[in-house]
Amino acid sequence: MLLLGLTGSIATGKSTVSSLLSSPPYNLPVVDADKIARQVVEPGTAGYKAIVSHFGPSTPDLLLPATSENGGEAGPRSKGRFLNRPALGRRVFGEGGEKERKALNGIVHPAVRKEMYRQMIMAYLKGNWAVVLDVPLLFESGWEPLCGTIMVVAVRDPKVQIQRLRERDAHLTAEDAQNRVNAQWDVRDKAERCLRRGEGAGVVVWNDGDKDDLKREIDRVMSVVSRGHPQWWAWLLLLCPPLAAASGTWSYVRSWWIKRQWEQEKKLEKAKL
Ligand SMILES: CC(C)(COP(=O)(O)OP(=O)(O)OC[C@H]1O[C@@H](n2cnc3c(N)ncnc32)[C@H](O)[C@@H]1O)[C@@H](O)C(=O)NCCC(=O)NCCS
Ligand SMILES: Nc1ncnc2c1ncn2[C@@H]1O[C@H](COP(=O)(O)OP(=O)(O)OP(=O)(O)O)[C@@H](O)[C@H]1O
Repeated sequence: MLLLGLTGSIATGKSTVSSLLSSPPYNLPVVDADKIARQVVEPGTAGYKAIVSHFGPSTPDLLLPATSENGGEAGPRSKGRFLNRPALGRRVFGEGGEKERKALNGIVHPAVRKEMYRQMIMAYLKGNWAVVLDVPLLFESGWEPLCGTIMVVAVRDPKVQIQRLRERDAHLTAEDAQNRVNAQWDVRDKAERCLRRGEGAGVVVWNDGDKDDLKREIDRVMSVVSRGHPQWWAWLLLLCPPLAAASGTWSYVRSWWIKRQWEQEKKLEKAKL
C-alpha cells in the first residue's frame, strides 16, 4: 500500500486536496492529522488533562466559558469545559511562543502518531492501494521517509496564503496569521525538497489559481503518482508481505538518504552566508 504523504503550509489547500482525493474517481482513504489532533485533546482525554495542567496556570482563558449549549461548568459528560483553541493558538504561535509550541507538540504528537498508525493498518487490511496521510508538519516532524510519495500543496505567492488564511479564520489578525505561517517551513522550500525525491516519489500541486485549476492540477499529479505505483503492484505487495517489507525498507532508506543530503546542503549554504 502506498503511503501518500500530503503536506504544505497553513491554508495552502491540503484539506481541499484531501477531500478531492477522497472523492471519485480517486476514493482514497484519508488519515487526517489535524482531525486526530483535535480528538486526542477532547475533554476527558489524557492530552486534555496534560494541556490544562501545563497551560492552565499561565493562560486564564484556556477553557471556553460554560454555557448550556456546551455542557455547562462540567462540560460534556462532566469531563471538563472545551479548550479555547484560538487562545491556545495565540499562546503557542505568538511572539516567543516557540518553547510553548514545543511543549504542546510534545503532548499532542505522540497520541496523534499512535492513532495514525492504527488508521494506516486498518486501511492496509481493507486492501486499499494507497492511503493519504494528511500531515501539515510532515517534514518538520520526521514522517517524510515513511511515505512512498509526498504531495506538497503549495502557492507561489505568499500573499495568496495569508489572504486565504484570514478569509477562512476571521478571528486572526494580520500579525496572528503571519505568526502561524512563520511557525512552519516556507512552503516553497517544502516543494523544492519534495521534488528532490524524483518523479513519482515527490509531486507538487500548485494552488495559486481557482478551484477548477486545482482539480486539473490534481488530475495531472495523480496520473504521475499512479504511473509510479500501479494497482497490480499494490496487490502483489498485499499478497506477499515479505516483498512489502523489502519494498518499504528500500523506500525508507532512499528517502532518508535524500533527506540527509538535503540537510547537509542547507547546512553548507548557511555556513557560507
Ligand atoms: C494550537 C492549536 C490549539 C490551534 O488550534 P486551531 O483550531 O486554531 O488550529 P488547527 O488545529 O485547525 O490548525 C490549523 C493549522 O495550523 C498549523 N499548525 C497546527 N499546529 C501547529 C504546530 N504545532 N506547529 C506549526 N503549525 C501548526 C497547521 O498547518 C494546521 O493545519 C492547534 O493547532 C494545536 O493543538 N496544535 C498542536 C497540534 C499539532 O501540531 N497539530 C498539527 C497536526 S499534528
Ligand atoms: N484554489 C482555491 N481557490 C480558492 N480558495 C481556495 C483554493 N484552495 C483552497 N481554498 C480555500 O483556502 C482556505 C484554506 O484551504 P484549506 O483549508 O484546504 O487549507 P489547509 O492547507 O488544509 O489549511 P490548514 O493547514 O489550516 O489545515 C479554505 O477556505 C479553502 O476553501
